[in-house]
Amino acid sequence: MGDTIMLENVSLVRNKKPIVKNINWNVNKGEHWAVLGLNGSGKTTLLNLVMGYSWATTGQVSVLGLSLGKIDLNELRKRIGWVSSSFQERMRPYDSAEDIVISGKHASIGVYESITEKDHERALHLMEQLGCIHLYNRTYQFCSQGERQKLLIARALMAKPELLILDEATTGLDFLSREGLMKGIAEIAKSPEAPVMIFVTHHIEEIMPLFNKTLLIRDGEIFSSGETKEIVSSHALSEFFNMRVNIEWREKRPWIKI
Ligand SMILES: Nc1ncnc2c1ncn2[C@@H]1O[C@H](COP(=O)(O)OP(=O)(O)OP(=O)(O)O)[C@@H](O)[C@H]1O
Repeated sequence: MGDTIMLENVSLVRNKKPIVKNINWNVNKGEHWAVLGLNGSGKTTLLNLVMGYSWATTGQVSVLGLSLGKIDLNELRKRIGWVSSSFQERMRPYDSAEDIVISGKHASIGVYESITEKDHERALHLMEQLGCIHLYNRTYQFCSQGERQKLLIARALMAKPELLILDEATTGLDFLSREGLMKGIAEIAKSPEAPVMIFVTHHIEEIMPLFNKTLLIRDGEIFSSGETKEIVSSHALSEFFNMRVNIEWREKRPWIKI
């Protein structure tokens, strides 16, 4: 039984077509998951089920010990941080980087509530961990995509979530920005108050050592899930992609060759 996420025989049907089928997935404290699948495989649908934005047609969903369908979703969502590259446009261009981060405390756009010295300290600490402290006086509109992504992650962490969902967080980043972002995420994972992380990606090489668990999803079904080292192998991924691929582990990260 997963104490952070528990999906039990979950299916979601739209227009008589199953979008995800028979999903059984347990996520526990102390784990960080990479979720890997091709376009249209059901990754976003899976996250929407976890956040309560979509309802399972059949099966049971529990998140952070709460059974969805019986609880106030707003209360649950306060305990979850969600970052998607599509959030970048939701922020106000004239806000400072620091205000963008601080606004995460109340999940607001802009800072309205009174902010304490502790909040400032926390925002700066998070920016430091994510390697973007140098931005603190900069206006959001003058931050690059990679920098904005770091700010949004710091923003999501401001409210001390127990679960952090990073949905294709590296989309649109060049390889250096992407590496910088991944380094920041690894830094966050080291902290004693790190939330459980779910990292959704299309890219094998983004499965950093911190992601000790991996879930492969294909055509709405879990193809396999478990210890990353076992799930991410040449043999398993060749079967997963229906194509012969070779996985090479370098610096504890998998690299794919076709
Ligand atoms: N509300 C809906 N009604 C009908 N079909 C849907 C609905 N939501 C998603 N789908 C379909 O379900 C499949 C899975 O979609 P989903 O967005 O979960 O995939 P994904 O793995 O996140 O894809 P991507 O990597 O491209 O973002 C797709 O074929 C999509 O078109």
